[in-house]
Amino acid sequence: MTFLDKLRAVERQNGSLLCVGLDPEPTKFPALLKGDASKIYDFCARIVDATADLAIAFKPQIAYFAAHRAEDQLEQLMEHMRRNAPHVPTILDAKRGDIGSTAEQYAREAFERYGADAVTLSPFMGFDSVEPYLRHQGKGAFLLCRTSNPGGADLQGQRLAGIEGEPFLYEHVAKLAQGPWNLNGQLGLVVGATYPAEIERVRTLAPTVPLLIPGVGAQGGDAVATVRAGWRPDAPIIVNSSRAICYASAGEDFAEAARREAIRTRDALQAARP
Ligand SMILES: O=c1ccn([C@@H]2O[C@H](COP(=O)(O)O)[C@@H](O)[C@H]2O)c(=O)[nH]1
Repeated sequence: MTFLDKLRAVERQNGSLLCVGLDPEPTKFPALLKGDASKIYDFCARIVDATADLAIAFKPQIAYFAAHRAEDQLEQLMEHMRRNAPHVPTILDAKRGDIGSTAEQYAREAFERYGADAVTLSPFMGFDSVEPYLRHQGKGAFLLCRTSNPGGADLQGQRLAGIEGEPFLYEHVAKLAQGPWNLNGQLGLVVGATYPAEIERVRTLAPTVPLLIPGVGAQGGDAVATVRAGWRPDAPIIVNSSRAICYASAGEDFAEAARREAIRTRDALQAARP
């Protein structure tokens, strides 16, 4: 089953647009696990088990594992998700981008070592830095387009002189992902929930690709505006919340609290669908 097939099936099965982000930070763990980087897998697996019927995807952010030398726990977690939530696709948030030969290795890391269904990429180095990921049939690749951080505008909001219509850089990325770069329909785009007007613009330029939309929850993006701007019946949106779910409670009830917050966010997203 391809990433896209899996995404469409889970959207129906779980009735959800919510991506549960896994950003494990041991200093924020509840007392029994607090500060213990060897408990990253345990913490994340509890969140996964508590939300597997509520999520359209899981998105582990690789930096939170690598910073603690916990790549082995990320492998374990990916295996856990495949075994216990096989219907929920996994998006490895790695934001890779490098020359082709190195990109081949990064693609193997994401899809073979970790077994992710999709990965996030920076398109800054051009098509030859993206193409090695597209050789992995059925896997997804989300290109950073208009990111959720204020500094995203520094480059993504620059106009490209000499290109017809002088589009903003993020608009050009959207057109490339909808058109010439999307060789086998594997590409998607990352657009921040903090910029709903830009989500709408990206959706106009890229009407059929999946959008990964981080920024609701801790970053304050508006769930209703996000869904209204990005949702189309035939083009998936995947709206991510990480810290607001993972750290909904600082106590031993963190998994139950994560579930409650995931239900609240899922329902807000569902209610906003036209
Ligand atoms: O534009 C982007 C791209 C990726 N992210 C990632 O999403 C989560 C957001 O976490 P929250 O706790 O929900 O704010 C995090 O892993 C980022 O690396 C993003 O925020 N914006």
